[in-house]
Amino acid sequence: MHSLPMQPLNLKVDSVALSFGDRYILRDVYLDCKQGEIVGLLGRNGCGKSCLLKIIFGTLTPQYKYVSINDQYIRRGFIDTRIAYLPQHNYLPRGMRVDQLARTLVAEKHWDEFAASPAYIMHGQKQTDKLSGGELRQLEMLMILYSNADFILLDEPFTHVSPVQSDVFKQQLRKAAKTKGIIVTDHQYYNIVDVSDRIILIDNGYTRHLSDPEELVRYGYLSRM
Ligand SMILES: Nc1ncnc2c1ncn2[C@@H]1O[C@H](COP(=O)(O)OP(=O)(O)OP(=O)(O)O)[C@@H](O)[C@H]1O
Repeated sequence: MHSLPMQPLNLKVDSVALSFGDRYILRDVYLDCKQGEIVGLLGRNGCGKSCLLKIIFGTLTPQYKYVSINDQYIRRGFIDTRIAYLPQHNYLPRGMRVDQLARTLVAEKHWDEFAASPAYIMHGQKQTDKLSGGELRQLEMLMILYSNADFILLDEPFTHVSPVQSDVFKQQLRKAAKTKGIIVTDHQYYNIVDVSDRIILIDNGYTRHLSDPEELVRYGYLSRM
């Protein structure tokens, strides 16, 4: 991948408020992510992690949000493919060949690197419904990482993935973060703590910007480290 520009782009997400009916999910959420860093997002089941990623991407409209890149307001992140998003559940259509899908998702400038990845070499000629959950997840994540977007949102990329494969994932994430900003969430908190430069916890609708992973215990996300 290419090198980071002199002035890294900065994605800012501010004042997010989301409720469904009279139930508040997110009350006052603030986070930012610069090109070149990985921000880990943690929180209990149902605290609003997936909703927040969809709001940043632009497919979920909350009561209020302010999303910008270098202080330029972004109404919907998916427009102009500035932001790419790996949803929690598999997104590649069934019954199509991996290489055909990859040609539409992977940026031309990243193609050679993507095509050299062991997962693509092994499975590129196969149909998506002939792959295991973990094989599919890895290819889905690589296609998002090697897209044109400057910012990447990943919702549970480690699900279905074995420990050794997760280590490969983390190397791929770090490599992609040389040119992109990445926000990643997963319940495998140890992988998130390991791969991230910073951790943000969603707690009762608010974002807690942690200075030390030990604070996950203080906020009751973990019973112990
Ligand atoms: N369209 C919707 N209508 C009503 N409630 C919703 C809707 N979408 C999500 N919710 C609720 O909002 C809350 C936050 O959902 P979200 O999927 O963001 O949680 P999460 O933190 O990603 O959870 P998990 O870790 O279990 O995946 C949940 O309680 C969910 O039931």
